[in-house]
Amino acid sequence: MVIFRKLLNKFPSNINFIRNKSYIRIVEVGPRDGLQNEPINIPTNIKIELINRLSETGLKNIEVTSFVSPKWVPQMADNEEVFKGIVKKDDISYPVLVPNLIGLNSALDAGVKEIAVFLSASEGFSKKNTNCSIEEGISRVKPVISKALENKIKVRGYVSCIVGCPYDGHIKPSAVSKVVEALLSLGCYEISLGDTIGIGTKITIENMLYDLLSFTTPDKLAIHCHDTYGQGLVNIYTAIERGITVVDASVAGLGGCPYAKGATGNVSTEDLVYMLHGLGAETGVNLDKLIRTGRYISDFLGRPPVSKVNNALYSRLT
Ligand SMILES: CC(C)(COP(=O)([O-])OP(=O)([O-])OC[C@H]1O[C@@H](n2cnc3c(N)ncnc32)[C@H](O)[C@@H]1OP(=O)([O-])[O-])[C@@H](O)C(=O)NCCC(=O)NCCSC(=O)C[C@@](C)(O)CC(=O)[O-]
Repeated sequence: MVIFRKLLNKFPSNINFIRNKSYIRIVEVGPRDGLQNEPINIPTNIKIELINRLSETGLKNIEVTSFVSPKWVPQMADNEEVFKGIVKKDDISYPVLVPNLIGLNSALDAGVKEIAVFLSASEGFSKKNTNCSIEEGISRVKPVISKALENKIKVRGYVSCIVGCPYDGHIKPSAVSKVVEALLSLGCYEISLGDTIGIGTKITIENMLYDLLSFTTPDKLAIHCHDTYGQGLVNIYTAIERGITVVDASVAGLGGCPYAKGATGNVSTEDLVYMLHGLGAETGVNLDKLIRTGRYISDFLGRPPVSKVNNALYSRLT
């Protein structure tokens, strides 16, 4: 508690920023992070319909699929069909996840305009998720980022396991900083900080951000919280207090990572939008349309949305 107060004192809050009707940009990751772990094969037309519906909600960034090895993540094997099949709006970015040059070349052929590369702050997860060490991962994404930038493709970076890893346990802020610094220096325009197993708390997120914000600025960062321990919204709020204005979320709380056993989905986009609007922030998102979209995919999956807001408000819409 004492450490917490000390940290808060030296680390001023940015919460007035939200109250002044500021814009928080939401990156919807449901079609990729959300669906990649589903055990049943989801037909391509359902994925396309989900993305098309998300495009009508006011979201400006929708991560649609990943160009990873289908041997590793079979659910994303229809990446090209999904990307080519969706109705693209000019004012929406539709990034895809790319692990290596094979993935980048396929993404370029499909006409992708933005990619996301991904690394981990923990050795254990790096090995399980991408079959390489952190250093090897940095070397692997280096030519991917430079080739993408040469082709005028925007590159976002992810760092997984920002506070804890299912294999290595607690992760030091300095380990996160090292990978964030590497990705920024290679040319990523923004780094999404992934609490992959949702284990973070206000204090561990504060500590990690304190380290990061000693060498970078909040406009280079986004927060990506899985909600496994029910701490997602608190952790997002903490990041916003520290000036971060980009938040990842997953409609209906879909998801989990195939290489992080026990990890559940991201904070649901519906819960996030409800919190942000309640704080007076602007997101540009129509909550009713989002709730209906969350229902659409949940009905297909045959289970209720993992979203308190969706479950509370849906019956009032029908
Ligand atoms: C990185 C690799 C490829 C290394 O996997 P590897 O087995 O070491 O790679 P490889 O180069 O030996 O390739 C193996 C086979 O896959 C093929 N291959 C290789 N690459 C591709 C590609 N891009 N597209 C299509 N095929 C590909 C390649 O051609 C070869 O085929 P074969 O010769 O055996 O027939 C693999 O580990 C992989 O794909 N990992 C991705 C795992 C993944 O997608 N995890 C989930 C996303 S990360 C996440 O969810 C976290 C995040 C981002 O949301 C943030 C957070 O919450 O923390």
